[in-house]
Amino acid sequence: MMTKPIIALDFKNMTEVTDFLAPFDEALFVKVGMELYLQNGPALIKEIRAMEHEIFLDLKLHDIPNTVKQAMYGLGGLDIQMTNVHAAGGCTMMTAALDGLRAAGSEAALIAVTQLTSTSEEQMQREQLIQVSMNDSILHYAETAQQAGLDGIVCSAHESRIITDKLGTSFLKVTPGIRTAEDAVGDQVRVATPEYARQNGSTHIVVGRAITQDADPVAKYQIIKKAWGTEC
Ligand SMILES: O=c1ccn([C@@H]2O[C@H](COP(=O)(O)O)[C@@H](O)[C@H]2O)c(=O)[nH]1
Repeated sequence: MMTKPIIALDFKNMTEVTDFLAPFDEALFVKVGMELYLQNGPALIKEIRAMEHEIFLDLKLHDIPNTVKQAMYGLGGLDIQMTNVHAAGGCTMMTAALDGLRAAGSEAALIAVTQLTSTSEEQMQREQLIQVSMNDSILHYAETAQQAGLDGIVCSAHESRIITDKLGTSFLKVTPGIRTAEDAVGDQVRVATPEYARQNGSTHIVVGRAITQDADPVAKYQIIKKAWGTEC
């Protein structure tokens, strides 16, 4: 069974969130990112969970291992189903993050951001001085994340196949940058349709503006859900 598309709630406050969620008559999987969490804090997580939606808390932690471990211990007290760190922090940092999360009693999936979907291969090589292909960079981060015991990675749908081939089907490939043919690409670079993401082995898709900025978000969600192939 395919997972539900994850809707990125990139809003400023709970009023905007409740206005957006009100027309949906089903439990959703939503993503709370920096914009929403840093302005509203843990109370917002409780409010969304009270509506029975699942939550991916996308804060992309990246710091020294002890700091990330203690921060994750704090996040582990929240009722969330998925959260993340940045793989560039390295294996020791990712292991520390996992230790902190589990020490708090959380069973949330922990995944690692590899290369942002707004980054091109040319930009990665020029700005980060990483002189390998995008696929190799992401595979390296994914292997490190798996060694650290994490559940999966964030990448684009274009890299999902090589990650599955090397690291197995159960390792999560959570893929933002999802657009239908009609949607504006905006600041994303490595974009893909929901159909392509499914065919190329993504385990989850993350969809923000294509749904939240649509004139009819519920109808657009249903279109994307069908294209992605969600059965539930
Ligand atoms: O590599 C990454 C990691 C995270 N994101 C987040 O996903 C959504 C995408 O929003 P769209 O409006 O569908 O572009 C957004 O919250 C990002 O912070 C990502 O895009 N790429």
